[in-house]
Amino acid sequence: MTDQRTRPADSALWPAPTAPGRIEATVTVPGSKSVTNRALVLAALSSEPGWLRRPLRSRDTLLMAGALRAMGVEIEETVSSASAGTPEAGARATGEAWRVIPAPLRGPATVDVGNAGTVMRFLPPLAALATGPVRFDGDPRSYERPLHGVIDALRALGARVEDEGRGALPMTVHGSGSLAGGQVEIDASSSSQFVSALLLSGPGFNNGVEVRHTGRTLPSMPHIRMTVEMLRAAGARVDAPEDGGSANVWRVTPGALLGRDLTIEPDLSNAQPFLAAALVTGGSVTVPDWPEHTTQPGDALREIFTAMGGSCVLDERGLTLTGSGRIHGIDIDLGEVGELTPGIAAVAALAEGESVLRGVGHLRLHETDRLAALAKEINGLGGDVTETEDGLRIRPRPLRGGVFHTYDDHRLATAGAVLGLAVRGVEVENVATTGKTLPDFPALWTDMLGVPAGARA
Ligand SMILES: O=C(O)C1=C[C@@H](OP(=O)(O)O)[C@@H](O)[C@H](O)C1
Ligand SMILES: C=C(OP(=O)(O)O)C(=O)O
Repeated sequence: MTDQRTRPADSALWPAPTAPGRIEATVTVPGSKSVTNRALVLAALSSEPGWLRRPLRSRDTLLMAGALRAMGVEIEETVSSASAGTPEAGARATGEAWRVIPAPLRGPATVDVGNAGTVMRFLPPLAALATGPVRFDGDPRSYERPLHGVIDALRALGARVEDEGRGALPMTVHGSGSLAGGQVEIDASSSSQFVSALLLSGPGFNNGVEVRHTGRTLPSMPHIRMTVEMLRAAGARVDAPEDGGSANVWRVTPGALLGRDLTIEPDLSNAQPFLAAALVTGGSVTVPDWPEHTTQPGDALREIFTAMGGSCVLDERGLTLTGSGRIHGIDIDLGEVGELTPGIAAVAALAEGESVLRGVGHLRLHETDRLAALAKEINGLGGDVTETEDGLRIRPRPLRGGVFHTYDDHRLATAGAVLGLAVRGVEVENVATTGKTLPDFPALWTDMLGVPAGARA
């Protein structure tokens, strides 16, 4: 099932602009997808209304909001008078705020997850607390993305889930208004979101939840830390391994959550293509409101892009990345920050030396098979990229123009735009797919480049 109103349908070719020279720009990046969607879930579980200020308004977050509304939660959207009615109103409205008014969760309801990992994984545990059936469906790709960790865990914790033996979408959670909860073992090596999903609804389970990860590897640890920090900020008691507990075990105590007034940080992973533009052109890009402390994996870009030849300053203006005109190859394990891989691969393809990106085998089950897609598309422009068991080996070659296919993957589209800065004639297919997390991408990109409105693609 796909809601055509939220599904980007445009598969036209977008001529990626080449950089006119060194890029000097300040780019205000919209709110974090991961923070916005966690904040929505926690606000829905709270015992009192709360506010999200500067939320991300994108396909993934609108799907989350729509799903919560379908289960009875009220979400009022307000835009401050300073930005309402201006061309900037919408995704770029700095005055936007959502008021979330929790209510007893109820079915029957239908949830369109699109291709949002956060929606397909974070909401089934919440649905187990609703009264009535909640049906989950989404884009064809969502059927292929791992969900077994959530489904099996919910059953072990006392929920009834009907999935016709698939261990995947589509499926129905038959909520009975409460869930026993307790201890559960899962293998979250294919997605950290299994752990986050169970922890986020844990305060609402009768016995809370204790999650033990039994797999060999666990990707995206910063995202699990984000879950723990946001739960605690909402008043939950959480024991996590980094506080001296057992490795790979998290415990959430049952209890009421507070309504918060939360300003959402900019999405640091979505800042990546803009910072990459500074690196690739030897210019300088500032992203305002870069948090001093954050659990977002995108914060690692400071270190990664420094190792690749840039330099970073974090001050009252935000984060400024300045390129040196040289791009170094890198050998790095990206397991903690997997969602940065497509953007790093694009920069690596333009570097002076070889790169090896490791620890990201689970990206084969992201929006698309990102390892296969990156290898195929960069090679399609004349590159030399090979897939390894858990990543990519990238040997820079002189690249030529051509179509960069994106496979409904927002981060493939932004990676194509980064390549286009340095390679004439790159055409990004379906750039509208960036709407998953950054609907304004083409406008932000051309603004950054200083391309006059009339000359835009
Ligand atoms: O919890 C989150 O908000 C996310 C966790 C990560 O998922 P995986 O652990 O499945 O890679 C990340 O890639 C995704 O973009 C967002
Ligand atoms: C993997 C990603 O998304 P999702 O939340 O759908 O897993 C991503 O944004 O890179």
